[in-house]
Amino acid sequence: PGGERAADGWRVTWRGCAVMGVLNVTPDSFSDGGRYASLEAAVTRARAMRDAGARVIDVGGESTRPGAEPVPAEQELDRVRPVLRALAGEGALLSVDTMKPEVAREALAAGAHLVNDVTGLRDPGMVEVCAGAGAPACVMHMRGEPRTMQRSPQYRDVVAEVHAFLRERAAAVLAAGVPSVLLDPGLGFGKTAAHNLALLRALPELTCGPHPVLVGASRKKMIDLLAGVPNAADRDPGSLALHLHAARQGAAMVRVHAAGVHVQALRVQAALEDPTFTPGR
Ligand SMILES: Nc1nc2[nH]c(S[C@@H](C(=O)O)c3ccccc3)nc2c(=O)[nH]1
Repeated sequence: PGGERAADGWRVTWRGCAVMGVLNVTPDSFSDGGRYASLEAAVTRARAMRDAGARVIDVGGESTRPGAEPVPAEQELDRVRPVLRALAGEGALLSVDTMKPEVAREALAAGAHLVNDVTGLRDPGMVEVCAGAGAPACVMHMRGEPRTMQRSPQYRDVVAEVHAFLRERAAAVLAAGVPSVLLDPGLGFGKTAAHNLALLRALPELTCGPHPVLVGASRKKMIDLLAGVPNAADRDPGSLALHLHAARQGAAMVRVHAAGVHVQALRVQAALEDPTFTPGR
């Protein structure tokens, strides 16, 4: 953590861990469902997260929470494209959170800088789109599909299996011409809370590798299971605890709803961890 780190094409310079702000432009997203349905509200929200210090804004038009119903490509595109166009060139890096190659292609043309595909670029078409556009991709682990992934996830060794998947997918997409990748263990994507904890405790095994690691725990169900917080909108303190741990274990970026809270806490943590940091006065 800390100092300069090139991440393909765009240099993400950060002290410690960067923040990716979540912008769900979907009516059924689990913790901010429908609040940003209007374009103006979405753009206002994205600007607020950027001004709060978020490095990247992750724009998603299809909820991938457990049980979510699939959305047709055209409808997903109608949600994300106007927001990307409105935000292009406004300072924050933009990622598009989609599983569909056709949505990714149009989103990149509309101004997105990277693709966040929760399937780990499972569809070969997605690899072609990212390679063709020279766009970095986040390779995330998901077991199964959003609609059914939480039914009864089982692993022989969740850490070994998830890390092996991420290494293999990263090698494959890089070999296919994707300029670079972020790796993400995919907390909550076909994992029990115990699986999520094991993955968070084993983060150093992933962050010691050559690729930056993204972690997304924001407002997820595991926080309720760890601290008894039934309402997703109340889970930002628990999200922060998990993300500070991830940053301390070397995560390069965290995917969050409460951008300002995380930026402040991560800056303090980075200063604390950096013996060369000298406070202003
Ligand atoms: N790369 C990356 N992309 C992501 N997209 C989402 S969706 C999330 C939600 O906020 O709805 C969610 C909530 C609950 C379960 C699954 C997904 N989570 C991630 C993540 O952890 N990593």
